[in-house]
Amino acid sequence: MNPFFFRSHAHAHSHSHSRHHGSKHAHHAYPDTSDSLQTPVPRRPSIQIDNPSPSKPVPMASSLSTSAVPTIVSYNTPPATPPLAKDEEPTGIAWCTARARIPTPDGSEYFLHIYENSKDKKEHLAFVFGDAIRSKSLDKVRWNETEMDRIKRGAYTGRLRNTDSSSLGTEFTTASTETTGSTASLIPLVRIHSECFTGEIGHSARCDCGEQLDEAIRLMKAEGSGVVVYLRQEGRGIGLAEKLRAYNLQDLGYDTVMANLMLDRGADERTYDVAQAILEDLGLNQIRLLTNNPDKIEQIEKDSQIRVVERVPMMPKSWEAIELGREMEFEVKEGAVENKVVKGKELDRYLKVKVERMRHMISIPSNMSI
Ligand SMILES: Nc1nc2c(ncn2[C@@H]2O[C@H](COP(=O)(O)OP(=O)(O)OP(=O)(O)O)[C@@H](O)[C@H]2O)c(=O)[nH]1
Repeated sequence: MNPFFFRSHAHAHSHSHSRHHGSKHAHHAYPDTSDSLQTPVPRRPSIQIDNPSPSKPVPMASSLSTSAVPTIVSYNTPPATPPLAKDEEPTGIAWCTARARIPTPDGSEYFLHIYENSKDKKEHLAFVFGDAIRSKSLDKVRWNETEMDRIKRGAYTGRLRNTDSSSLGTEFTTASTETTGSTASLIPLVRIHSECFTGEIGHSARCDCGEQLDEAIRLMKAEGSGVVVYLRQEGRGIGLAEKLRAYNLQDLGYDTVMANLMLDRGADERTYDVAQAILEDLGLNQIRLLTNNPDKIEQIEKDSQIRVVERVPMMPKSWEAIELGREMEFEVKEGAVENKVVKGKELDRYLKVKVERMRHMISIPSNMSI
């Protein structure tokens, strides 16, 4: 355990501004004096970074005796690439603008990353499990930035801890490193998941989107590594309003493909260039992709270094149960947020159309009647 205290301090630069990517530029001017602190004053007197890497030496609070609140001499996220020059624009299709730790009820945690991109106005996301996977664009040192700027956007290693002055110099419990387990050398599991408000939030039994998201997260927690790229492509890219219109057509008997076409939309309007850029930014050139959709594999590999070395199928839980003759035992927890599973005739019809008309690579249970 390495408690790592610091007080925000001036770099060699004569002034400071924080830089935001994309079309938004926010410049915060701080006093132009090398003696004054150039970062906003934190509400608490100190911030601790628990560094999970024992190989990385960090100063102990007790060894920093020159002032009551020690000043760090170097930041503990070494830049992988040269700093951005003044007014340099981010390059590439997608870049990460913020990252933060999200603890989950079972005690595990992941880092949520937000991406901006040059293709659309949406904020796409990446759920990153394990400490080994880092965003290059987030970690890149920016022009004249301060350590507090880096802390605020999440460009640190280890864990942040709020401390009060009475605890300075004492030992802290090291943040959990359970999720950085022995499987770190495995080719990471990746799920490229398209937003589905109805299936993930709305308890819908028309699709298995919520079940798939939960299952992907469960597998990544178990492996201690992995990434869910969460794309804001509601309704296979047609948006929620159009998807609801499609549902009305489905209630008249049209299937999920036909309903889209009747709205003058494509059966699937998604592209995966932003997902490609996010995976590249996270340094993932070889992945094990959780999907049944061949289109995702083809598009993610197209014109890119990324290789899907393994497809990990996502068998709907209810179909798995039917296949095993355990349908009667299959329990759907009412209103369960975690481990939600879906079943029913509407789901069966939806999945069957994906197999028959959208090339999805799952077997329809031989003993199933639709
Ligand atoms: N238009 C339309 N979209 C739907 C319908 N049901 C679900 N969706 C959307 O379909 C998308 C499902 O995305 P994913 O689960 O990532 O992908 P997939 O194509 O099913 O492929 P997998 O990786 O095998 O799950 C989400 O954007 C949902 O909002 C529907 O009936 N009509």
